[in-house]
Amino acid sequence: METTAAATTTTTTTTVNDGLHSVEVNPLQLILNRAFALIYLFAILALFYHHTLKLLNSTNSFITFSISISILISDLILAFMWSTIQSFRMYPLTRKEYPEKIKNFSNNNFPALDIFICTADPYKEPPLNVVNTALSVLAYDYCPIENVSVYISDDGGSELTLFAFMEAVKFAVYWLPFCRENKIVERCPDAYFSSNYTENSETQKIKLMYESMKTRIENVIERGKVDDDYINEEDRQTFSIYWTAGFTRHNHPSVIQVLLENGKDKDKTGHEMPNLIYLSREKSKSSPHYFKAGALNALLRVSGIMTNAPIVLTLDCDMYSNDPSTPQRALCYFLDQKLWPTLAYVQFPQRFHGLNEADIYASEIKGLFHSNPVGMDGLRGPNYVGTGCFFRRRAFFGSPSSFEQPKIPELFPDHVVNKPIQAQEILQQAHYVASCNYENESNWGSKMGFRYGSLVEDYYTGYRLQCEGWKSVFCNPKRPAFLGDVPISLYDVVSQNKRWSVGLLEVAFSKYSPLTFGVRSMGLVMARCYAHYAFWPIWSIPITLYAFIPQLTLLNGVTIFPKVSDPWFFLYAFLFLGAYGQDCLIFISFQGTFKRWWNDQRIWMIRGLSSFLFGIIEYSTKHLGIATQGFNVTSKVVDNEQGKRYHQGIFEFGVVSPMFVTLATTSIINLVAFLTSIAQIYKGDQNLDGLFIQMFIAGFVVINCLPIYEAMVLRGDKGRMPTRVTIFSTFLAGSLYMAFTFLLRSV
Ligand SMILES: O=c1ccn([C@@H]2O[C@H](COP(=O)(O)OP(=O)(O)O[C@H]3O[C@H](CO)[C@@H](O)[C@H](O)[C@H]3O)[C@@H](O)[C@H]2O)c(=O)[nH]1
Ligand SMILES: [Mn+2]
Repeated sequence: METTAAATTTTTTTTVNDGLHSVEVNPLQLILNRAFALIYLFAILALFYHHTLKLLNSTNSFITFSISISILISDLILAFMWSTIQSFRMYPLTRKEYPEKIKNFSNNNFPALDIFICTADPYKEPPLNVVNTALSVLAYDYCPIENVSVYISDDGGSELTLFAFMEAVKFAVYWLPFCRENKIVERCPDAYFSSNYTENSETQKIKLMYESMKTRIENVIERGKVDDDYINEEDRQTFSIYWTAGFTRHNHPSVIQVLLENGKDKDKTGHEMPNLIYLSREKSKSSPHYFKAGALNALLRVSGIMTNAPIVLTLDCDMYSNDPSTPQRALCYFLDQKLWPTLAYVQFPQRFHGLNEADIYASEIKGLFHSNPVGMDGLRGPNYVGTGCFFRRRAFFGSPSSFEQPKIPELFPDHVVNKPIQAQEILQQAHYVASCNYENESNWGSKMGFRYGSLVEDYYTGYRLQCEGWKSVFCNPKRPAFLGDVPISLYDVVSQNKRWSVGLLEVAFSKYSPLTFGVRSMGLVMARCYAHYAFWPIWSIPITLYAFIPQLTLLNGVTIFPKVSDPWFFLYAFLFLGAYGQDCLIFISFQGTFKRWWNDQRIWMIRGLSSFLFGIIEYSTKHLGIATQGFNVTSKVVDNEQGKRYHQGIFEFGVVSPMFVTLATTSIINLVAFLTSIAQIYKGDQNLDGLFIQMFIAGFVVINCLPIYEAMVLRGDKGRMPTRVTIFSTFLAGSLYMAFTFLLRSV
């Protein structure tokens, strides 16, 4: 939230630890944030005073009383969410690191690094992309490169993915020296070949190799199996050992395949290569597998047996490295002796490639990935966002001061592995710790490793670590360290957010709720940052009520807010403009544009009416034991036509979903209410004075819903709103109106 003018005049900078990193605080910004929070707080208090007056003085009928109470509840929730957001604004700070100094500092001998890449479904997460991610980190600039080990976790248990990696290894032998010798910055092959690189005979040659790898992988995916003509005898045997008759993705023994072993495998120029290991942990119908958290714990253990590096990087399969010097940046913090004892992780922001110009789905999620972490960094540090995060292995074994012992000594975080990774005992033990049995009745997921119990294992794990006393650092270099995919259809976006909502509520209403356990463990301010996310989904309550009540009353000519001529009107105006204005300013100060901010606030409204709302419903049914929700992996496949529409900035509906019904119904009610009230005022049946606020809200929603009207009536492409949704929503809107009018009139 740094305004450049203020930054140059009032920024205070402190450099720490031999100049490896520095922090910057802007005192003026702190004062302004706090002053504004105070003023806004008084305005909120005044609002509730007004609510109380109104409730006391009203000549109550049941329905008008219900309306007042609904608005009061909405405002209470909005006020609660506002108060939690303030925690992010109390002590923001920005950091800078100086990775170029690290070489001297560590004698060019960096600590070992284990990199985890998770994938779960070869059809939603194309193996070619997973391979690209892996190649981008295999090619890290790390000294010595032998200290790097890359582990692929395949929850899909797919031979297609393993095949893709066998191909990747053959290409890596050329790709790694190519990047090193030409000092390539773009080390994800796909990104490199789509950039405007210099064409010469060498790049042409390497591109041909890439293309041939790509074709082979894609052909195999298309056929759905690895045919004999694609592999040699040795690889065929590997496949037939594991993929036997009873093998399914939900039921199979662990698969561990060492694809590259340093000390043994060399690249084309004779240089050492990093380790590369494929892992598909054991799955059994009788044991829960805890989705990604389970996968990461299996990775922690298998890597513990094989290499046991003190630093661990977790990556989603779509998050490729965009800068080969990224580990050095993380080391700027890990090598700081002052930070080391309590530093659990260094989080890089999630950033994305291929966004359309206006970022119609607000996929950047600026609050979550950029501005809020800066706020948390001034406290105990940012939350963990699942990918692009370097951990200290020790953080997974109890608090900084109390060590949680794993069952076998080989898994102790300080255990030194002194056997080659393909040694018989090592492989045997690796299979053992990747099995379902190993986890049963252990502390993994409760006191150790990534934590189970929430569909947002990232948020929950970071939270629990910070409750234990661990700290974290937010590292946000100018050149994005990692770039990931974004969902390009609205259905994927809202479904992803719905999964998050369920996961967040699982934390909000658990015994570890930030409001109780969190406040006790990490203090009020920090706990409120976490509470803000935990309670994200309850935003749907005020959003939904404000999307219907002012409009339904407006249609009946009933005034529920102060008239324009009433002094209380200014309070409403201030609250609205203050909240939206500050949000917009912060968004823009984090390299945002007004257009993107507009879409950001629109998506907030859309989420409120779909993901958050249905997230609450799903959470409740799950909690009551009526239904179970799993981790529905977000698709990373791009359909050509969809991709085209996305780049033109056109919303993609296309599927029949209840989440679109609420959206469509909202858009219809608001449009009708807005137009009807204009007509009535024009005819002189109503006056603007009393209905202005309600008309303003309806009008505001209508502008936000423009893409929805377009999708309902104007478009003919596949991404339009399905006719069934439109018809059903029209019917629903009509019924709502009639029911509401009946209630209002019957008193
Ligand atoms: O059973 C599973 C399910 C998922 N994954 C992996 O988890 C990652 C994230 O899944 P994705 O479908 O991309 O979820 P998103 O909602 O896009 O991911 C965000 O939210 C997740 C929590 O819901 C975090 O784990 C992610 O890091 C964060 O980027 C992917 O690499 C998957 O392969 C598994 O390994 N096993
Ligand atoms: Mn993802």
